[in-house]
Amino acid sequence: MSSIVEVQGLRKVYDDGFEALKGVDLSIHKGEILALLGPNGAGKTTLISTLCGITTPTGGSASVGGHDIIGGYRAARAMIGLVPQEVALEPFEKVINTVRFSRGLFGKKQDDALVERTLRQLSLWDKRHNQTKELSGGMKRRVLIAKALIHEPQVLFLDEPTAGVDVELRRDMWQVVEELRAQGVTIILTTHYIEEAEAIADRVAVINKGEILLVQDKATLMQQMGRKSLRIELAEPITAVPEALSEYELELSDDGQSVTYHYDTRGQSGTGITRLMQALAQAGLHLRDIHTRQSSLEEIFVGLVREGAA
Ligand SMILES: Nc1ncnc2c1ncn2[C@@H]1O[C@H](COP(=O)(O)OP(=O)(O)OP(=O)(O)O)[C@@H](O)[C@H]1O
Repeated sequence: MSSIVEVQGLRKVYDDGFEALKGVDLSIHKGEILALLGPNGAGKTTLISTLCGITTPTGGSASVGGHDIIGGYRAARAMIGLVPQEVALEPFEKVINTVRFSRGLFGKKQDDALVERTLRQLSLWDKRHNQTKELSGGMKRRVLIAKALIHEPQVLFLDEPTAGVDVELRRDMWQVVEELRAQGVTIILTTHYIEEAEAIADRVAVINKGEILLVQDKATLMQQMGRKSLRIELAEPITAVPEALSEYELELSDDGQSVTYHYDTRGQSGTGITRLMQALAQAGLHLRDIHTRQSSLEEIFVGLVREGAA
């Protein structure tokens, strides 16, 4: 798969000495939706700002479409659309003019047909003569997307596109992102909503404290989510798991009162629970209670972030 954004050893130390990026390596595939997931302050905005030329890196390198973000800044920037986290629009400007203006900034010839297509796609056509201050928060975010797309970038960065928006609007946004992907736009989306990454990303990158902790296909992550655990409380404590149960790789609790069995709900050969229950009875163990738990992307994420902090 060909990559469109390449990041190698990217570092950013702010003037006050704070190291916001600690050598980030990342390869973004052409045409994918990559969710950059991380807690507050992880470095998501710093990474995006650096790639977009707003922040100067302290070390390492990055390129967009083969253009170095410093040496080939103009060419790299022309390939990028950026939808910033903060809504900053000229309040008295009409929607259509603010979008046209953004295209002009890139020195591109005006293209009314493209402006119309973009506004229609984002359900803004009816509002084109409204001043931006008259729009709802969700509509303003759509205008930001239109502005970011109007110079026909191949890579779109969306920084927290659905922060603070209601559930319905969030789903609308996901739909828009899906349509853009269908047109071949590569999309990088920062979010701390795990469900957002689950819903629309092809791959998920987890960043914490300026470091990328994991980059993985969502499908693989979802498989990990298919893992469940069954905790079995025993009527009588044991000191060791009987040899006859070794194939189940049970974890014995410190107090000997329970054992935990891990299984995969999507496994080909079933969960193994029925056999385990029979084996427990044959081993003479009596059960007091059972509990099941699902590991979620959220837990994987929290676990990773915690490990990173250790
Ligand atoms: N100009 C700056 N000077 C010093 N430190 C900064 C500056 N900008 C950001 N930081 C710090 O760098 C770290 C990363 O910030 P960044 O905005 O990239 O995080 P983020 O992952 O986007 O978080 P959020 O989701 O809260 O926006 C934070 O600890 C932040 O306080």
